[in-house]
This record gives sequence, structure tokens and C-alpha cells, in this order.
Amino acid sequence: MLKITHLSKTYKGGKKAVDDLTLTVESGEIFGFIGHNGAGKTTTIKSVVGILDFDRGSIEIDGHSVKDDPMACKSITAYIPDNPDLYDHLTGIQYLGFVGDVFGVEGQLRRQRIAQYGDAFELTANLGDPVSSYSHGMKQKLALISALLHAPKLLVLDEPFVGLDPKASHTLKQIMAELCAQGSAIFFSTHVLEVAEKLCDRIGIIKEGRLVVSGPTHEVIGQSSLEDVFLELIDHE
Ligand SMILES: Nc1ncnc2c1ncn2[C@@H]1O[C@H](COP(=O)(O)OP(=O)(O)OP(=O)(O)O)[C@@H](O)[C@H]1O
Repeated sequence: MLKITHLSKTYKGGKKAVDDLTLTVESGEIFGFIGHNGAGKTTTIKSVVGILDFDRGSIEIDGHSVKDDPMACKSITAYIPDNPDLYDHLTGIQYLGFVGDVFGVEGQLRRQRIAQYGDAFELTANLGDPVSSYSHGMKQKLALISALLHAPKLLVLDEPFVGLDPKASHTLKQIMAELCAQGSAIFFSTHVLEVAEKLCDRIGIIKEGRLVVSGPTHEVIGQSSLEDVFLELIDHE
């Protein structure tokens, strides 16, 4: 579903943020992308979702090139940044209506999904309120509901668990598993290694722009824990 091949990105000023990175995420898989601050996770994610141009390599989503066929990629992808910027002047339901229109989600299905995910994230009662009145966590929940509205084939999340309360985190984990069981793929970054260890089918560890480890979670961890593997790699490699 997601194929990143030899991706490299150098920012103006000369910082090489991603260096020859290759990875794939298959349908039905949850891929956890781990790395210390400044390792290159967000740069990779922004390249995948088409909001950051890259210098070398290729990215394909469901066989479509992100550079050559961006609309085909975007129509089947949902992306939530680490700090979602929503339209404050809209109400929650107006925002979801707007996103539903952009992705062409028809009325009945739209209502059903808004009810399903609104209830799951306990936001239904607040959907009539302006987004400007939402707390940080409520905005995150609204962003998540909007991302799920068109049942994306690829869900890309940057630090999705930061700011969510324990119940919402649990709900999100359940929904991620359900989405994958239905054949979608999920690519997400996190610093919460316990979550990654339990939730992910595959793990990739990025250090200074290079993917230093990638594979099935049980192979990456072995007899150890993800925290031990991560600290070992970050300190010694
Ligand atoms: N717009 C930019 N211009 C110049 N350098 C940048 C820019 N954005 C990021 N960088 C640099 O690129 C490197 C990778 O940054 P990136 O945001 O991808 O890291 P990250 O792994 O997502 O970090 P974090 O966990 O802190 O969010 C860092 O050294 C950062 O300073």
C-alpha cells in the first residue's frame, strides 16, 4: 500500500533530514516509525502525504506515485499532523461536513460514520460547538474522526497519542486495529514505545535520517523490549 524507495530530503541550508530511506507498508499492516527528536520522522511523513517535496527517491501509494499522481494518492490517504490545524470558526459538525464534501463521502454513509466515531471518541455532544471552544484533545479527536470519514486505504499519523486521554488512546488503538482488519494500512510515528510494541506489525527505527532497523515487531524486539533495542541503537550505532 505504501512503498518508499531511496527517499532523501535535504532542507535549504543543507540539513539532510532523510537519507536513502526505503520501507514498505502492506495492506492490513500497522507500521510504527520510531526515532529520537529530529531523526527525520515528520520529514518522511510529510513527504508521504505530499506536502513536502523531496530530492531523491520515490513514494507510491497503492501503486500511484505521490509526485506524478498526487490526487489519486490523496483521495485514498488520511493524514493527521502532530498538531492539527482545524478551522476554528466552524462547528465540529460543519468541519466534518466540509471534509466529507472534499472526499465525496455520501450523506447516509457520512452520517453513519460521524455517529460511529463521534460516539467512540465521546465527541458527539460537542459537535454543534465551534472548534474554537474545543480543548487540544477534543481537536485531536475531531481530526481523527475527519480522517476516518472516508475509510482511507492509508492512514498516516504523526504522534497520534500525544494529548489524548487514556480512554481516547484505547479507542484509537481499537479503531486502528479494526481499520487494518478491513485491509487498510497505517503508518504512524510515536515516542510511546510500549504502544508501538503492542500495536505494530512492523517497526522501523530512524536515526539521523537513516533507517537503521526495520522488520516485523517480534524480530526487531527479539528477547528484549523495544525500549532496550531503541536505546541500544540510539546510543551505540
Ligand atoms: N523546515 C525545515 N528547515 C530546515 N530544517 C528542518 C526543517 N524541518 C525539519 N528540519 C530539520 O530536519 C531534521 C529532521 O526533522 P523532523 O521534523 O523530520 O524530525 P522528527 O523525527 O519528526 O523529530 P521530532 O520527534 O522532534 O518531531 C531535524 O534536524 C530538523 O531540525
